[in-house]
Amino acid sequence: MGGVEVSDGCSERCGVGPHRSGAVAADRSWTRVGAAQAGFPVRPVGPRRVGTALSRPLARLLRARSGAAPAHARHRRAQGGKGWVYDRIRALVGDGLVTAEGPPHAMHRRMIQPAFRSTRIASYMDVMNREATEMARSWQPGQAVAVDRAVAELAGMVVARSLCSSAHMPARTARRLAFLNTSVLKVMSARSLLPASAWERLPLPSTRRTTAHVAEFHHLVDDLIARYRADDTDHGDLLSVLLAARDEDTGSAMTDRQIHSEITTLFVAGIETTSAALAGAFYELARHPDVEQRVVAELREVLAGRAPALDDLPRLDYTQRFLREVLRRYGIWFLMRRAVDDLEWRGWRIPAGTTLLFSPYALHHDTGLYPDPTRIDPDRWLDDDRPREAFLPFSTGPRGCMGESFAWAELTVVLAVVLSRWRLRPAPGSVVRRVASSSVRPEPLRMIVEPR
Ligand code: HEM
Repeated sequence: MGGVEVSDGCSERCGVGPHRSGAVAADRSWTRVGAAQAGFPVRPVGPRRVGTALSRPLARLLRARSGAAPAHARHRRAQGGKGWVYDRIRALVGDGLVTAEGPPHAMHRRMIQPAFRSTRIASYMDVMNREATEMARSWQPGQAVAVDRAVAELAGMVVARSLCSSAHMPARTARRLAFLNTSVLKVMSARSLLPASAWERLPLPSTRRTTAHVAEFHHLVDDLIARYRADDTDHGDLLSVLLAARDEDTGSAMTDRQIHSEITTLFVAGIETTSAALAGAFYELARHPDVEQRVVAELREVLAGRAPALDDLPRLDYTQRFLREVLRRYGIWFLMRRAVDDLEWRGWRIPAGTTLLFSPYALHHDTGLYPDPTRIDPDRWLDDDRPREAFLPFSTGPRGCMGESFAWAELTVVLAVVLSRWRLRPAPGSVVRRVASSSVRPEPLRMIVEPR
């Protein structure tokens, strides 16, 4: 698996630990790559760490908007460019929401927004419930389940079925799309950390396999778009919204190529992030029986055995606070931005074109904001008076996560469905590591499932 191991202490293998300033966990090559590529005044705090000391102020920059510039420039300035990691992801997804910049990004964001309104989320929750129930029903008492893989498949199926709920995508195609995306992403996540691409052109078996998987994925997506175009029916799913979307200024629709990029983007954005959080949730519940007891009790009391609906979420207060802790501990490792203009900022001179690294993970482990940050403590969110930018698992501002409500719903539904049937315990003898590629997650995660 691509990615680097992170740990909570500051052992020999550790890239990151509790600290005040925020640091990017790094293996040796990434330390060099990160510092050199960033062209940024990093403060080395150890042989295997890159200290940024900037996560909190950068969080403010993510929100910042310039008032004086024309709308065009204002948008570009507000979001900045995104940096070389995104340039490399673009090879897979094209100019979808995650990678597009400037006015095309703003226009697509407006066009896609209706797909994430609460009425739509409510119908995706049916998909989430169905898929989670199928996964939970497939387990046998005492079985050792590779939970990290199971939740990745589940997250893939949820995205596939939310995109396309109709018979145009048979179950085997949905499973195949989810599989191909996960397989390609594993390689892409590892490669996106490396600036050089020459070795990717070597005829290695892994490179050939990835190329074949990418081609098959794109072919299946093209086929799906063609079927929907021919049928011209609103199936109430995400793909129907994409096809019907019109730009409010020009009235123009998205081309097939743009829709293709957005579908690929939703797979890329919605699977690894959510599955990392789900794996983190099951792992932490097994490690904290007291927390598990309270989550299970609340789910029972509020839901009385039924699947959660959208308006149940605010009533599941302890569960949501537990999930906040999970997103704090297992979120996105780093984001990147490229300065569009020269910036003078807190004594730092940042020339246009500079790539900035921002680590939500480091921010979420800042001891000034989160005392004892490695502890899972849902009650730390009671009477929370931290600034808004202290918690950014979904980033913020004009490039904040489009699927945030979708993700909250999915995490809650899957937890409710699985915990109503099963108690998960780490398999004896298994060693679980905290691994970071684009998100931090526990891996490998083999767990024994016991009937509850
Ligand atoms: C726990 C789950 C998730 C987390 C932690 C998460 C986090 C994030 C973050 C940090 C970003 C900003 C990335 C950047 O600036 O480069 C982002 C963007 C995005 N996310 Fe999520 N995400 C999650 C789930 C989802 C899901 C389920 C979907 C869709 C089904 C989704 C769709 C998107 C899209 C389309 C963007 C790009 C938004 C834009 O640039 O306008 N995400 N996400």
